Amino acid sequence: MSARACATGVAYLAKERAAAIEAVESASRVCKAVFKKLVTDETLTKKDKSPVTVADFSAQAVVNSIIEKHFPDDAIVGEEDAKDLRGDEGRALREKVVDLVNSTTKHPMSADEILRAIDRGQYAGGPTGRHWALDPIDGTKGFLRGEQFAVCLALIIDGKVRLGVVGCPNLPYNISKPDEERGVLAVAVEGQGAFQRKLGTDQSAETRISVSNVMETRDASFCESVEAAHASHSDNAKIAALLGISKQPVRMDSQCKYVAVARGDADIYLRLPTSNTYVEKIWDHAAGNVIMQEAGGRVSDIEGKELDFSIGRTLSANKGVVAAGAGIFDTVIAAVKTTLANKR
Ligand SMILES: Nc1ncnc2c1ncn2[C@@H]1O[C@H](COP(=O)(O)OS(=O)(=O)O)[C@@H](OP(=O)(O)O)[C@H]1O
Ligand SMILES: [Mg+2]
Ligand SMILES: [Mg+2]
Ligand SMILES: [Mg+2]
Repeated sequence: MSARACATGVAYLAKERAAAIEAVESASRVCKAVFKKLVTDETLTKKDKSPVTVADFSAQAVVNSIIEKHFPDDAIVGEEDAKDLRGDEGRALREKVVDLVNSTTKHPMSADEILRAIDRGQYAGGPTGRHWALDPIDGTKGFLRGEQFAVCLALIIDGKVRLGVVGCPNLPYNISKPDEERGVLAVAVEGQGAFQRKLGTDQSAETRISVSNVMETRDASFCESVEAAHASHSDNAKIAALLGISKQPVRMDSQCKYVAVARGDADIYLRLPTSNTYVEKIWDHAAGNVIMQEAGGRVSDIEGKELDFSIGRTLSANKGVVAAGAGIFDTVIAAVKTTLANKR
């Protein structure tokens, strides 16, 4: 039992953990249904983003309504808002979202209920109390390509991430068997370790995950964003060279990268900023952060500072992200600092 178990013997955040998994499972089903129905060769060649827009809104509605059902007083910081679904202009999109949500849930929701559920995600965040952080689809571009994306939900209490769940519908359960079953759910509660199970299974199927025990960075592999606009591939390459890394980077969209490093598929996650102006959002990192830490890893910004989830909707006190196993983390941060100092 965890050190933070309460007097009744129920593990710390057990009810929240179960609710978050229910929400991420449901939203993952919504995303898969959208992909099947709406992503076609034509939408791909036209670079039509409308399928992922429908999936984003539908997944946020589903997650927020499940959180509200279990914890009616909890606030939510969600990436999306329902502005584009309102009025005559929003009618076509609204109808698609209502159809989608109701085709995948047992309890049909009206259009108004769906819009209200989406807009429960407008909370400003901050240092006290409890709020959830939701990215209904992280890695929207990966979703459209049929590659990696993730449904990411975290619970922040008094400014720190205490619980994280990441659903990865397209991630192989076993990375050494990429042609076998796909669909992973990763979960961690502060103090209780990190676990994975196949999406669609229950807690009895969970196995503990941990970061690799690589001790020499020259033996390591790193992962980074697919989109060069989201992380500087050239800075990442310089850091890798300094660390003696010869393996090609594993490029992958979304917080699946945190899951990959947390279970030892890769050893380092590098997200070097591409501009001085972009501010990372809490929903892009909260769930992955606690999963990495509970898997025995460390996460910081490019200066080695912990990510500060207590400020609001953004990580405005941090620049970039670096994550790695505890055994090599300090060496990686030193290489990041040297590389950035050489640029000045
Ligand atoms: N300029 C810039 N710098 C850093 N990050 C940015 C930037 N622009 C967008 N974003 C956010 O990146 C989220 C996608 O995550 P990844 O970068 O891991 O995925 S990807 O490989 O690039 O697709 C993506 O999340 P989603 O919108 O949920 O897909 C964005 O919030
Ligand atoms: Mg995102
Ligand atoms: Mg998103
Ligand atoms: Mg987005």
